[in-house]
Amino acid sequence: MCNTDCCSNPKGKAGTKTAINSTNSSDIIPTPESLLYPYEVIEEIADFITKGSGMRPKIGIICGSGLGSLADIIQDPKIFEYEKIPNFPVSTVEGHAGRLVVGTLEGATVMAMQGRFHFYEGYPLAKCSMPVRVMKLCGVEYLFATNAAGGINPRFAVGDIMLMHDHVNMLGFAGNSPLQGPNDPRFGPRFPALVNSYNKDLINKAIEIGKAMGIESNIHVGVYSCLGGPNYETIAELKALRMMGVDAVGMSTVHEVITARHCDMKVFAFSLITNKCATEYSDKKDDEANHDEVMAVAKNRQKACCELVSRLIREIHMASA
Ligand SMILES: O=P(O)(O)O[C@H]1O[C@H](CO)[C@@H](O)[C@H]1O
Ligand code: HPA
Repeated sequence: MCNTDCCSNPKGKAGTKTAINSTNSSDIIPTPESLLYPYEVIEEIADFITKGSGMRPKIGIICGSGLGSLADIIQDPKIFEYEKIPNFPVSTVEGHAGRLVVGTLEGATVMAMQGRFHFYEGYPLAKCSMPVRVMKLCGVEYLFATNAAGGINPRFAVGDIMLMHDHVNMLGFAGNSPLQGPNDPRFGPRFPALVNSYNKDLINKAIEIGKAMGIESNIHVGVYSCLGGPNYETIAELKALRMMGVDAVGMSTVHEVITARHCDMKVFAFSLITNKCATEYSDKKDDEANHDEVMAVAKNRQKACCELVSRLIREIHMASA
């Protein structure tokens, strides 16, 4: 005798067409995060930030591991510790300070997350990328997402910057999405298209800026993939990713980009290559990625990353002035 709900549910017996085709709302199992963060809650958080800062920022920045200095260059900053923002999660990863910084950069109004949320911290994807929706309701039109990543493309060197022009969503392959659960059309459509997710004009402008900075040989355009982490990848996984056309691998960003595109933001994203991933077996200890190295490389390259971001923001601001 089976005691599961499917057999005891009087509305539709398992195995019948009625049960399979049913669209009763009681058949939908909302994910806990879609219940936690309905539109009204996101709106409350956004109100808290816009009223508290007196600003409606136009550009949102997510600082990658060790790249928190992107928020330190913001002028006249109003700082919101995550733990003081109602309904906000807390950062648990080293190199992610856990505060939201609102102010101006190159004349543009910006808000930066100094600390992002990762799936491996135990947060569902919708919670990891919930701040992107907060940004949207604060008035943000452009998302700048940055990350530290391992370079799989053999042409990449440690310290290089890869401008993301596409991604492979490995968590999506496994059936996980920040958009899972009931869709609220006030954010965006049920089935958003993701081709052209990474704004081509911004990529081209960033390439030009790289030239002007004299770092064109350190700038690449490529494909990022996000794995769940927190473990780094095996050689076999890295080989598989390379065969799929992935150039750099990390544990973030993709779900933020999906959420941003769902609510029609323009997206610019880059990976700072903090380590080279081995795609052949060897006994070298050097082949093992570690977070201290990731942080050290990010610290070393923060000046170049800050300059790239500042100059690009200046261009956006000038074009809209
Ligand atoms: O993607 P960000 O947050 O930059 O951090 C990257 O660095 C950490 C691993 O060293 C992981 O969290 C990975 O995703
Ligand atoms: N793999 C996954 N995430 C990372 C890496 C890596 O090699 N480097 C920085 N973040």
